[in-house]
Amino acid sequence: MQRMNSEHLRDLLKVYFIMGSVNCRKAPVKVLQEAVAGGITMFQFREKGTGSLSDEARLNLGRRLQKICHANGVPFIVNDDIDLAIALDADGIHVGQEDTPALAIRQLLGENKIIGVSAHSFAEAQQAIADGADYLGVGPIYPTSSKEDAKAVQGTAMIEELRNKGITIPLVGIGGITLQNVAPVLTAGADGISVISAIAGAEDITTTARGFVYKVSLSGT
Ligand SMILES: Cc1ncc(COP(=O)(O)OP(=O)(O)O)c(N)n1
Ligand SMILES: Cc1nc(C(=O)O)sc1CCOP(=O)(O)O
Ligand SMILES: [Mg+2]
Repeated sequence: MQRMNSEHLRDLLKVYFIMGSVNCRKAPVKVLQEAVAGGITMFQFREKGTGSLSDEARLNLGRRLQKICHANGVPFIVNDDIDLAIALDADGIHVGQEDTPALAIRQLLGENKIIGVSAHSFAEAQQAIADGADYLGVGPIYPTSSKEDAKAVQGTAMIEELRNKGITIPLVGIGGITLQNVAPVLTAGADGISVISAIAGAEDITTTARGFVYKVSLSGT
């Protein structure tokens, strides 16, 4: 089995929607269906935080969301939980610096799964790449209320630093990204953006997702 081609992955990362049941104001299945209709390019199931589902309920919701992704050609990524990723045979997993190391995950999942790693410094980015990461998540770019333990806001400086120091692998910005502030993230060198609340909490989810697709297309990445 082969690792996913980086250029293909760059395309898939353009509008990367992340969501769990606690982020939704209506049924999660409906939220994802509407986001998919708007053209999201990748999805991460992040069932995390106060009131989140566990055990069978978590697995069942994951299954239902995965079905929607597969029916629409959208890769389905699991956040943090390697056992859930394996149980669902997800397309990949995203881990942070406090989660299972990417090296162990790569050894466990093999080459044909997507592994994303959060990086907050050049050293973390280098280590993630050495460990087999396919892409990096860099944030928080702007203030966010979707992650209780978010690090200090860094603006687009870390994305610029990583690119200036020669990091070329696919990279997304995350944290507080909206239709109004997305452009600088792309100008700084991100291939795409990761969004929870601006899409999951939108009045019109489909139109908002479509708006992100349009704004990312303007950047020419
Ligand atoms: C695309 C993407 N980037 C960063 C994160 C954050 O991961 P992590 O630091 O492990 O924090 P949690 O999401 O697990 O709270 C992400 N999930 N996705
Ligand atoms: C899951 C996550 N990770 C972050 C990081 O900085 O690594 S910020 C964040 C929350 C993103 O949600 P919203 O789009 O609602 O701000
Ligand atoms: Mg994590």
